[in-house]
Amino acid sequence: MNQLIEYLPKKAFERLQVNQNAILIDVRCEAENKFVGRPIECIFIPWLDDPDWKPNEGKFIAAIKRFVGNKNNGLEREIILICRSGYRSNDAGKCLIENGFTNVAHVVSGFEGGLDENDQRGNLNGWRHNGMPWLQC
Ligand SMILES: O=S(=O)([O-])[S-]
Repeated sequence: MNQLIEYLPKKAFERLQVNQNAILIDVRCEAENKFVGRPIECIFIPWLDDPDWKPNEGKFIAAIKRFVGNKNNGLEREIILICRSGYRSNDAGKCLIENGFTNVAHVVSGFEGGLDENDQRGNLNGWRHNGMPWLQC
């Protein structure tokens, strides 16, 4: 079985430049995507969200397949997942691989990065901290 690939933000961004067919999927909830900010040109498909906050694997896979297509070449498309700090994207990535996707990576430090000694994110690592392009509304 394929393995989930781990990228630091810079490497993930490089992959998106090199492979124009690769897609970056933000798996955070809608509020994070809207109000915290998001990487440019990402697709938003939450792994879990309001109101139940439980992963719905069937719904998640179906949403991804709507973007990449149901055929074999869709399953082979390069997919990079990002969440807040790498836990949800890890779970979502494993789910994709278990469902036949063959080229799946996730951003290990996520969009906001890990908690620092003051229990704050954004100071250690992550997409935003590492200077990758992002937007906020
Ligand atoms: O998005 S998360 O890794 O902080 S659960």
